[in-house]
Amino acid sequence: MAQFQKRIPVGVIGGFLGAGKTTLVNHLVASGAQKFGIIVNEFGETGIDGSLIENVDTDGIAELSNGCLCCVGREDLVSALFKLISRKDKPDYILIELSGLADPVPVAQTVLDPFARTRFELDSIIGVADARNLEQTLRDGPEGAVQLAYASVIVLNKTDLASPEQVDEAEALIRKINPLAQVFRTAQSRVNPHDLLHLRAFSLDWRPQNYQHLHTPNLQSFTLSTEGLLERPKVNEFIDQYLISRPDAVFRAKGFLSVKGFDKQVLFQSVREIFSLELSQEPLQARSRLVVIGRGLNQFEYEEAFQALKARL
Ligand SMILES: Nc1nc2c(ncn2[C@@H]2O[C@H](COP(=O)(O)OP(=O)(O)OP(=O)(O)O)[C@@H](O)[C@H]2O)c(=O)[nH]1
Repeated sequence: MAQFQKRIPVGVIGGFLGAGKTTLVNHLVASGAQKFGIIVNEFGETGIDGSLIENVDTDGIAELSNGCLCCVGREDLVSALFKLISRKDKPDYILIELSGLADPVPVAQTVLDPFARTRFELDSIIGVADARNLEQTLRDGPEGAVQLAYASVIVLNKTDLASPEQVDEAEALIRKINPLAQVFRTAQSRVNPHDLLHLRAFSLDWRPQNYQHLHTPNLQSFTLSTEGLLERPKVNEFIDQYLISRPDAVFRAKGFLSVKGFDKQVLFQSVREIFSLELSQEPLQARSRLVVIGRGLNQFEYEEAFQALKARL
């Protein structure tokens, strides 16, 4: 009798820029709940997101950059899925972490297409929402809503950065968009893996209801890059003046900076006005690179200001 191969479950993680998707992936991997294969989709071209995934060897991560998976590269997605399961050390669950602007629906449909579904099973769409910024995100563009509307389960994250009222309001907004999904409130995306995995939330003939694929026009993403060491006080000023003081224009920035006085690159991350800096494992000699995502930005001005951070020799 013909023996069908076991299908590998796939969870698609969506959610707006900076909501906590990578933090969730790292949390799930650290939990050891499964042997995960990871596909990371980046809006920009930089390859920063792959380096933010911890504890998975590079063979177990596929990076698909340069645009949202919902719009480009669906063939790439199918190839990446097959590549991950062709490894000797096969994953038993695959997580697709979408870019913060991607629409999960076309990606979920790709996993359900006749070719992919011979080996993969769409397990769930996981939505990650930022309790502090959800209201603003929903006002800014259509991406935030579609990322939650079709989710099987929602992680309402960053509760530590929001007041209890803000968290309640965020949950009420989610309920309006998606009354059925179970919502888990978290800080640092710390949710019990059993609540997210093996939900088997989709049938093969799933069709989204009232679905429209939309993107905010004029969103920008560019990468600032330079060789050499950067002067710390100038970096501080740049963060202040060009990144965190423009929360309605700069939605997200992240990258690795070679700052004079440190022995490794510094990982910088910002989501609107909140930012963090930490020492990374990247060598100080590597190029500094920072991806900036927002709207109404003068890229040339940013490039000049970034070059001016360099320490004088
Ligand atoms: N205070 C706080 N910070 C958080 C929490 N979750 C994530 N962060 C931080 O928020 C920033 C963005 O988190 P990520 O997990 O990278 O968000 P993301 O959704 O993957 O971001 P994009 O892929 O750029 O859309 C990082 O600096 C995280 O350390 C949280 O619950 N509380």
